[in-house]
Amino acid sequence: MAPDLLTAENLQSGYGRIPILFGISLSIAEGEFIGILGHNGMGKSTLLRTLMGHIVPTGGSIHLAGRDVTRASPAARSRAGIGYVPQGRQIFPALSVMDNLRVGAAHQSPKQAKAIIDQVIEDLPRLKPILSRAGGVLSGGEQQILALARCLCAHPKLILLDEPTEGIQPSIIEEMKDTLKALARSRNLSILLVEQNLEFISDLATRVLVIKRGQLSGEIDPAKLHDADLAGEFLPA
Ligand SMILES: Nc1ncnc2c1ncn2[C@@H]1O[C@H](COP(=O)(O)OP(=O)(O)OP(=O)(O)O)[C@@H](O)[C@H]1O
Repeated sequence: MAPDLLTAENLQSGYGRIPILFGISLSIAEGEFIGILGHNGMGKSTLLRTLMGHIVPTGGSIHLAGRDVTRASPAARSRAGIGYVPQGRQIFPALSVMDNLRVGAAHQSPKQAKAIIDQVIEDLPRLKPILSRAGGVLSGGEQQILALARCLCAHPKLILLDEPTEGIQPSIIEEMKDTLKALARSRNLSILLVEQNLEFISDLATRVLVIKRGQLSGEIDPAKLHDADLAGEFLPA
């Protein structure tokens, strides 16, 4: 069994005085692909934002490869190996695809950055013909691939992926599934995927955790998500 890469213990966080996460404990092993399911507003994005450091936890702890990063800034977590692809992608619309990638690789030396970007473009060949195009004119699917690529440019060990299929056409969803599988294998990435597309999560994740009102309420066999009755429980209301 691979060692744990990230461990969260009794994690609590929220917005201002409003608590949203009420004590989440989970661990992700090296190379493990975990899915998080839950209805709208249950705290899935808040969990990812807290793990990335965009929200400071009010309680609990986060360790990455044994190192306490509970209070570390997002930039420090990125350097330590956590990558984040937020919901809605948030690429830089006025920058070219290439410049978006350069921003992702900003904390590498110029030589390292070039090598990393070249490798990312090789792994995500759809980007090759559009490198000089502005991020803002890309299709939703292309933007999602760019957001993933930009995250890879920081050379993460763990990727936090928030609803990557939202608003994306089916052919690109299939492509993204294959790309994520291949990347996870070739780079031994750990991935924490928040998703409402049950087929997507079922095909990728080896473990699926359910979040309910800011707490993990159980675990579900990914294969069972193809079962319409069981799956119906987790579809958006
Ligand atoms: N910036 C914010 N300020 C205040 N409350 C927020 C903020 N962002 C989210 N919330 C609230 O926190 C709760 C959890 O939201 P979160 O986005 O984590 O849910 P989610 O499970 O990811 O849902 P969705 O699938 O709709 O994205 C919701 O009640 C939401 O209204």
